[in-house]
Amino acid sequence: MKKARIIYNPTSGREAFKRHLPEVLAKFENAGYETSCHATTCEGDATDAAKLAVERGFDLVVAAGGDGTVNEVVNGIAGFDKRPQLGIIPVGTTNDFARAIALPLNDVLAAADMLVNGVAVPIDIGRVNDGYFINIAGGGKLTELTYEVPSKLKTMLGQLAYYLKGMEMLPSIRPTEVEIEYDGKLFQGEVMLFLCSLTNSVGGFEKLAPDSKLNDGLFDLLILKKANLAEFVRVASLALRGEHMNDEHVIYTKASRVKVTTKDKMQLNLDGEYGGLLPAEFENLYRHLDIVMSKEKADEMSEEDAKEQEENVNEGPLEKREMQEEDQ
Ligand SMILES: Nc1ncnc2c1ncn2[C@@H]1O[C@H](COP(=O)(O)OP(=O)(O)OP(=O)(O)O)[C@@H](O)[C@H]1O
Repeated sequence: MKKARIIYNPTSGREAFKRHLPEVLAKFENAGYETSCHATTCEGDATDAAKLAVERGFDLVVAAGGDGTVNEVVNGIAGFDKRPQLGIIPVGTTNDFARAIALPLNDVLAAADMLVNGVAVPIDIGRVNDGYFINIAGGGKLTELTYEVPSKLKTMLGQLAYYLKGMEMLPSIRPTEVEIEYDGKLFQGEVMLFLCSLTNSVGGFEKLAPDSKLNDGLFDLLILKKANLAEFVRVASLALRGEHMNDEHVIYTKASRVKVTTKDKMQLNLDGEYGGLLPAEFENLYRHLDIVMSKEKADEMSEEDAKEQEENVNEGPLEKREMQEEDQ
């Protein structure tokens, strides 16, 4: 019999998961899983619980929570050679990664149904220093807002809590001098922020890294160069519409390895949580984790793959992009 371990954060989002736990367990049992669960008690607990689940031979580990909980569970699983499948029940505030794979948001029972009827698809994750991320890694003052918003405020206000904090931080955002090496190229200069994205869903924006693919072995690297407040607000409003890529303040490209160093202190953000200080080296781990998603989403991804392979019979996506850049 297959075994599933549900690791849930009782404090995530609007704290709705617990109420549905008996029905979720019943759905997994009915689908043929011997199922047990673990409620996290503090930061880092989901990582320990996920490691234990791998050691005990669970076939499926389900992270029920927000992006922070998903990140912790990924960190528990990713280092093993034989990894269980990962399922997600998104009940956080932003649920960036869940959006990227089109999971039902804040609907616990719909997400559980999807998991028991879904298929596992291998996707890329990122490794940085001694940790992992599944959605985004970044640095720059503005990226700090994702973990500066207190959990209670998120429970009360949801996504609005981030917008309020963002507006409060805006005037204090300063550029930082960095060196960013990416696949043999070098950027040196002052930046407002940089992002290494694995999906097109970043901080609730769906058009920030629109070319991002879940399984191409490449990060979408976005660098926002030094800008004053007015320029910054202008680029942010372009980004809402996905029209920021050609702005003079923006570098948007693909890379499988990115190394960032800085003389000043710069914090690292991994999937919305504090991830230590720079320097950091990001490596894309090609199709490293099997994630359960709906059959429709899995089919959509294989159709995209087939289309891309057809388009790139002679050249990889990266070379093609470089040629397009040279043409411009
Ligand atoms: N019992 C607990 N009490 C307090 N904090 C916890 C507990 N269990 C886990 N945590 C911490 O809460 C952090 C945030 O949780 P999570 O990301 O699941 O929800 P969220 O912050 O509401 O959603 P989002 O990340 O989508 O904004 C986790 O990274 C984890 O370290």
